[in-house]
Amino acid sequence: MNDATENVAAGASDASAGGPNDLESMLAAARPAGAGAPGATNQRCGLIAIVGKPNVGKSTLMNALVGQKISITSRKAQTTRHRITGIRTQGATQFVFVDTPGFQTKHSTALNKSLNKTVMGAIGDVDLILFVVEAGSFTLADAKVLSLFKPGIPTLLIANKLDTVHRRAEIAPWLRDMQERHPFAEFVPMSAKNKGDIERLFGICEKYLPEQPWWYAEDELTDRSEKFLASETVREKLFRFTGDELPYTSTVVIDKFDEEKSKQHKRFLRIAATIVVERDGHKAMVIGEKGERLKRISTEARQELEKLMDAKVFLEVWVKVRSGWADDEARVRAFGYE
Ligand SMILES: Nc1nc2c(ncn2[C@@H]2O[C@H](COP(=O)(O)OP(=O)(O)OP(=O)(O)O)[C@@H](O)[C@H]2O)c(=O)[nH]1
Repeated sequence: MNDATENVAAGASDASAGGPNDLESMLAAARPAGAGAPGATNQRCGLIAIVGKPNVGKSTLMNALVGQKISITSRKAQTTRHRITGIRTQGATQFVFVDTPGFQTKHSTALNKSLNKTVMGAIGDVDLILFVVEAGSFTLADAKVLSLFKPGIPTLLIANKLDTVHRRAEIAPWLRDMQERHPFAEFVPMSAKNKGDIERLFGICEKYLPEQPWWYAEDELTDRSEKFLASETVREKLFRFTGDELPYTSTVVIDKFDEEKSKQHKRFLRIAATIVVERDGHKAMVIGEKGERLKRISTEARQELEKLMDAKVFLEVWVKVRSGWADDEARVRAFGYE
C-alpha cells in the first residue's frame, strides 16, 4: 500500500511539471466554475452511483470510500451482483454510495439481463455518477456503459489503477481524448488502493451533493442486512479460492441466519449457507481434495464474519448443483436478484 502511495504521488508531480498542458492544469480547467466548498454548518446528503465495466475496481473503490468491506472484490469479472448502499458520513456531509455490477454486454442470460437492469436503475436517480475506467484505457465495453448515461447528472471520470500506469506522460493526451467523448464534470486520475486519493475524492464529490438533512445515522455503514453480508462474504471466499476455474454463475444462498443466546459470548450467530453451482464438476472443484478447499472457504468466511459482526459465528457451508439456474428467470429471482 505504501509503495502505491508513493508511486501515485511521484506520478502526479511528474505530470504537473510539464508546462501549461500538464495534468494539473487540465484538471483545473475541467472543474466547473460554480462548484464551491459547502457551508460548514449545513448538512449535505446525496446518492452517488459507482458505474463501469467489469473488473475496473468499482467494489475496491466503494469499500475504500465506506472504510469497510461492504462490497466483495476479486480478480474475477462480475463479482458484484447487487445494488449495494454504502454510507460514509464525514463532517457535515453524508455520502450514500451505490455499487453496481459491471455492465455486461457479451452474454444475454437471464442473470445478465437482471444485472444490466440493476445498473440502469442505479444511475437514473442519483446526484452524481462516478464512471470508473482503467487509467489510459477506453474500450468498446466502456463506451457502451457511457452511452447509458442520461444527460444532466454530473459525471466524474474516475481513471482508476493509476499505480499500474508506468508512462504517466501518456495520461494527459488520453484525458484530452476523454474530454471529447463526454462532458465529464471533472477528471480524477487515482488509485482506489491509495488512501490520499480516496480522501481527495471525498472533497471532490462533496460539492455535488445537495444541502439537505442526512438520511442515515452518522455511524451507519450500509442498509444491507447482516444476512446479505454473510452471503457476500462466503461468495468472495468462494471466488478467491477457486480462481478462474469456477464460472461466475455460481452463487451463495443463506438458508439459516439465527442469533442464539450464549453464556460465553455476547453474540452468537448460527449461519448455514449453500453454494449453488451449475455442474457436478464445479461441485467437486469447490469441495477440493478431501474437502480441503471448502474447509478453507468456510474457515476464512467465518473468521471475517466474526470480525464484521462482532460475534462468535458457527458457519456451515454446503454445495448443491442446480444446472441452468442462470438461464432461468424464476430461479434468478428466487436467488435474490431483481
Ligand atoms: N493495482 C490496482 N489494482 C486495483 C485498483 N483498484 C482495484 N484493483 C484490482 O482490480 C481487481 C478488480 O477489482 P474490483 O473492485 O473487484 O472490480 P469491480 O469493478 O467491482 O468488478 P466487478 O464486480 O466484476 O464489476 C481486483 O483484483 C482489485 O484488487 C487500483 O487502484 N490499483
